[in-house]
Amino acid sequence: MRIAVTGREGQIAASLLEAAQGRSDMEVVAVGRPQLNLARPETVFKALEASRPDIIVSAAAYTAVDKAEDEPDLAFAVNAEGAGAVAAAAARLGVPVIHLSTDYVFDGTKDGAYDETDAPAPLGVYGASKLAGEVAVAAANPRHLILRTAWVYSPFGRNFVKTMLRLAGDRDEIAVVADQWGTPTSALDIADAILHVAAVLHGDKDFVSFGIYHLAGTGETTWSGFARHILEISKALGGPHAGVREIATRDYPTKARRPANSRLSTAKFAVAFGWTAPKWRASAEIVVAHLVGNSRNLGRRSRDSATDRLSGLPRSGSAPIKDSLQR
Ligand SMILES: NC(=O)C1=CN([C@@H]2O[C@H](COP(=O)(O)OP(=O)(O)OC[C@H]3O[C@@H](n4cnc5c(N)ncnc54)[C@H](OP(=O)(O)O)[C@@H]3O)[C@@H](O)[C@H]2O)C=CC1
Ligand SMILES: Cc1cn([C@H]2C[C@H](O)[C@@H](COP(=O)(O)OP(=O)(O)O[C@H]3O[C@@H](C)C(=O)[C@@H](O)[C@H]3O)O2)c(=O)[nH]c1=O
Repeated sequence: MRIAVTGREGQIAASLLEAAQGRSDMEVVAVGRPQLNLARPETVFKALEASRPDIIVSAAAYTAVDKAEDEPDLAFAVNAEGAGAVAAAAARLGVPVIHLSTDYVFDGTKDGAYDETDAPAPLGVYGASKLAGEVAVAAANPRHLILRTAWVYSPFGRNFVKTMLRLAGDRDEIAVVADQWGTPTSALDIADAILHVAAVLHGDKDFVSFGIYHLAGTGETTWSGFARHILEISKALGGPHAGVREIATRDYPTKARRPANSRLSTAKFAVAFGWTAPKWRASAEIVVAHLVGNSRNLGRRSRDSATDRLSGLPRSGSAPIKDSLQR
């Protein structure tokens, strides 16, 4: 089976490429700029057709949450029209599309984890553009899975884990908001889940359970709880360390508002596909262990191949740190 994923250097695309390494039953082809530019929908079909996919994973997106407030037209062009063009291309090629969306479609006012029946009400441009993308994808291709995920981190691209490790190299204490709750999710786990789902779709031509699903790490925390865990693991491994000072959202002003609660219930996904993510703490250990071993690369995008960057890295399944380092 051949899977085409949009976005070449993105966290999920890079993690999918890595996850498919060594699998004889799956080939992942990453399709990125300049051939595929979501801001120019006319590029999309040709770029995807060339990879002759059995399934398309729509992972490329405009993900700069604060910057989106200043560039709403571009954010909507990429995340709504661009996403719709990817789903339409999949429909034209006769294949299903697996589209990634976000917890930021919710406003955070729910008392509890969000499930797929909860009404979205985004607080910012990024969330609104991703919600518009969900609508465009569903309209363009009935054979769609929209996977809403959250707080994604990995050895690749830019993410909160890398930011915390970089800041810990410069200061003794990092102030981090303690009143926003969510579910950190490793892109390595998302890649495993996507390959699992792709196999289900490919093996069952009569699959009918298309629609929206929540897919996130198991458990919950705040951004400050996440930061503390990252830095404790790093310290235990001899990497950068700093204290974490809990602050309120009002003490960390940002251009875009973020939900105070964007915890995602993953029960629907677990029942439909028989797959549950590892606990977020265990998955974070794997990624931090890898990054601390490569701390010279923190904060910039490495151009190495995904395989090189992950060689020796234990896969999801939550090996304890000591075991991780011994492998
Ligand atoms: N990161 C997170 O915390 C979360 C992400 N998501 C969703 O998951 C998906 C993947 O996220 P993630 O892997 O973290 O994203 P990244 O920010 O790591 O990567 C985004 C990718 O999109 C590409 N891209 C951006 N604009 C365009 C464009 N106009 N045309 C073509 N490609 C473009 C980028 O390409 P280039 O390298 O050329 O810039 C990059 O490869 C996205 O849909 C995102 O909304 C959902 C929840 C949380
Ligand atoms: C860097 C930093 C952030 N924060 C706060 C700001 C914010 O409320 C929270 C997270 O900050 P970031 O800007 O790194 O993360 P953010 O860009 O909000 O992350 C989001 O990205 C998009 C793509 C998604 O889809 C979401 O699921 C989510 O992962 O932590 C601190 O309190 N202290 C700090 O030093």
